[in-house]
Amino acid sequence: MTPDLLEAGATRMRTAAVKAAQNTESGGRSASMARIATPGEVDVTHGRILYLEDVHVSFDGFKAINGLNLDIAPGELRCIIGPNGAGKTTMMDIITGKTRPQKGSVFFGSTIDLLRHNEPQIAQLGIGRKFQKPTVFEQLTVFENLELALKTHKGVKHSMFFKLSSEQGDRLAQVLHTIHLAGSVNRMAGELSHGQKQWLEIGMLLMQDPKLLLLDEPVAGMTDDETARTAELFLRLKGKHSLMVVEHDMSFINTISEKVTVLCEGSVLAEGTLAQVQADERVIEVYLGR
Ligand SMILES: Nc1ncnc2c1ncn2[C@@H]1O[C@H](COP(=O)(O)OP(=O)(O)OP(=O)(O)O)[C@@H](O)[C@H]1O
Repeated sequence: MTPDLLEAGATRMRTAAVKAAQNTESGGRSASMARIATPGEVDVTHGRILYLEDVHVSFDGFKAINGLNLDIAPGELRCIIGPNGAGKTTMMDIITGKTRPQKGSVFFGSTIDLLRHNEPQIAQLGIGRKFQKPTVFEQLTVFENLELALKTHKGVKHSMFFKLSSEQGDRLAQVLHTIHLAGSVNRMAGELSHGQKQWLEIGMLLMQDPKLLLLDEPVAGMTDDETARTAELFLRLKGKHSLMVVEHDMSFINTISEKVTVLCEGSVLAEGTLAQVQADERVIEVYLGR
């Protein structure tokens, strides 16, 4: 193939990736990272960015979430642990509007009732979700992936002629530095390691400046070095953003956590520091002792 044809092919792939990102409807992984607009202020005067009260979800009579109460403070980094089937994913599905509870309250700040919003609206309100598997656009560069995260909510025509403002350019540079990819800005995402792809996807969320980030098993499959750098990243993000991290890797949790919530059978079994919950007899019995 001639260089001209190669270039034409690459351009077509990039255009297709832009369109794919724009066409992704609610429920898709890319949708959850792509739909955060500039949100209005979230009222955190009561000291909570997220508040779940007496939430119930049943699937064909099976109680996956059973009287769940949980709240997260602004800027907090909360770790969620629990055995398989405890309801961790279902809880994130409820917060992001993917699953509707049969009963209960779910508030973002004190005034935004999340049960009255759908998935894209919740993303636009400032809640970003990162699923376990990285879902970056492999045929695009690191830079293009981050740029795409800014423009996917605009029309196709707009995005073809999209130009970063200087403020957006500064944000992109800052995010590149935060996610340890400043030296890889022109590399194709497909060439990155698994850990770097995870950081890039987190960067795509950060481009939209979410207030609350939900992260599902972010260090699964990472090397020890990548895991350590991810811990540093999360510790840097907390305060500016609120983070909810579902993870099974206890040594990672030990590095990043202040408060840990243990879910079991759809409700909170214990809450406290990792040392406190690890010493709790009920936790040892249902989870850590297994
Ligand atoms: N759509 C569904 N239909 C029927 N049952 C479901 C559905 N989604 C989840 N469940 C069940 O609800 C329970 C909670 O599942 P969930 O995936 O939330 O647990 P989890 O804590 O995320 O588990 P894991 O650590 O294995 O990912 C499980 O028993 C699961 O089989």
